[in-house]
Amino acid sequence: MRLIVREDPSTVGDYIANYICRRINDFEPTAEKPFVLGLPTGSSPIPTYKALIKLVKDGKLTLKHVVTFNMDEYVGLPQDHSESYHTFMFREFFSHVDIPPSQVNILNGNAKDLIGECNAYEEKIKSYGGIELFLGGIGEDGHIAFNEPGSSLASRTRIKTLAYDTILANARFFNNDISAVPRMALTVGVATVLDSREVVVVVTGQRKALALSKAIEEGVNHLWTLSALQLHPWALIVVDEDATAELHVKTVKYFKSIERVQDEVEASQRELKAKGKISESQVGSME
Ligand SMILES: O=P(O)(O)OC[C@H]1O[C@](O)(CO)[C@@H](O)[C@@H]1O
Repeated sequence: MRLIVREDPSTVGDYIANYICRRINDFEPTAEKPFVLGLPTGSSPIPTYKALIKLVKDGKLTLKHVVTFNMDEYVGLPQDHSESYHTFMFREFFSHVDIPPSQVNILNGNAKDLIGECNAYEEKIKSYGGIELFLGGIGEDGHIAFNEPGSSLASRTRIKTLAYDTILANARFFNNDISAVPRMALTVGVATVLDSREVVVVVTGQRKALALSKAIEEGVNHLWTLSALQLHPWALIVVDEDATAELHVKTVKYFKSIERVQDEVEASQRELKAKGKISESQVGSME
């Protein structure tokens, strides 16, 4: 696992957007071989979406051959409700980039057969050969997607009852009216996320600091489902300074030193590549 620390949410967003941009461009997606990207909602990924939109507008990135799968959706909230994750994703991202809407996948929380909807979602992900990169967000209780405390770390896409903490946290999107927050959601499972070839998680703000420390400084634990990332071979968590508030100083120093060393290695790899001694795929191929 790598932990990258940036100053604030905006520089975190820039870092992740550039990272995703590089991954997609290196992948060279085509209609036959699209790049499959998992995406979250919430306020944390908004700076990343803004930076990705700019990269597309500046001609540095195209999403024409990208297929997306969102992490979750509320159950029973009309799709055109201002706080549905369908509305959020088109408002904050999809409407501003060149992805064909037919390549966007979001769980239908109003499906007649919710279990069938979840199973079909897993099958669709499989039909694309799995997810290349899953970008995730977390809740204050350390949940990834809507995998609330106590979720099985082997879970797949399913119906989930939201924890009271999450209902309280999300009430801010429903005029602080707790009774308006849906009680259930459809969500990809922890195992669905872990199956992706790469996972990138955005964690910003002091209110996520405890969850971050539980997830990376303690053992794998179903009460802090983000901690399952410790089992993933290619995981990256990008955080701002505020989110590090509960980490040990030596943890932060350690990960910062890893980044420094990696930068040095990458710089020398780029030099070797410029001299034709190694290929592009060998540049930056380090955990
Ligand atoms: O980034 P925010 O606004 O704290 O929201 C995070 C929330 O969004 C989600 O990503 C919802 O999918 C959850 O993981 C979490 O509840």
